[in-house]
Amino acid sequence: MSDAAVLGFSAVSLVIGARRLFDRLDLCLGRGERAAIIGPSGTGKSVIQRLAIGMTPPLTGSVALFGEDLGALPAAAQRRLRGRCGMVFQGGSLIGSLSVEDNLWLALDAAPAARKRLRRRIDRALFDFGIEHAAPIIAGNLSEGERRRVELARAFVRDPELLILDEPLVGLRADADAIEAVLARQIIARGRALLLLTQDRGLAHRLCERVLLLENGVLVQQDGADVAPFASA
Ligand SMILES: Nc1ncnc2c1ncn2[C@@H]1O[C@H](COP(=O)(O)OP(=O)(O)OP(=O)(O)O)[C@@H](O)[C@H]1O
Repeated sequence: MSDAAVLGFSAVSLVIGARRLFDRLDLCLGRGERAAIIGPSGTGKSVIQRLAIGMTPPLTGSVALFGEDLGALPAAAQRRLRGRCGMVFQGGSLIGSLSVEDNLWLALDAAPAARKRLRRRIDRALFDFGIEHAAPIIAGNLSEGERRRVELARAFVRDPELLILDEPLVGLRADADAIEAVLARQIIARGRALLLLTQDRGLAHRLCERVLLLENGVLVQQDGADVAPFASA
């Protein structure tokens, strides 16, 4: 992996149950680069997100985040590197019993003395995704679309260098175009790196410079003009 890479998979293999999900997978994402991994349901896109942040270790091969081999790091150091990433998980990961604001405070992991200074970041992130009114709402009571906006706001609240977004627009329906525009502003215009995991080829081509198809456990570079739906989807 080059020194400037924010994320690198090197010959990553993984077996889940009886199935070999990946076989010697290589992936390198440089600082400020945007790549999408597309593929039909069940091909392993969400598992790639978990590998990228050390939540699932590879069977063989290695994953480096910000140049550091995750497999060689203790849990606390892995957490510190994860803190430099903004993430949206497909199934959602807000704590339903906490308010929206408290969910964002958790993501900031701020010392009490820093709270006054960081308060603006929370307001700003919620504002960017058009959800500023939701700060006091208990996350478990949000609508599906509101929850997705809050998850996106949380992904950006730490000013991340790398975004790893799994189906970020699912659940947004009519608001998807507006939120996509916010993502473009927050990621492309700000020069942040992005790993996008999605079945949505159109979104992948609009947001990313590189689109890779995950097929039979390997990544295949896609032609930029190809926006046809998956034959098997
Ligand atoms: N913890 C697990 N235990 C058993 N099987 C798992 C586990 N995690 C993932 N899988 C399996 O690995 C495969 C890939 O799952 P994954 O969620 O990564 O697919 P995906 O490409 O993200 O699909 P989708 O587009 O539908 O979200 C699936 O067959 C899934 O059932």
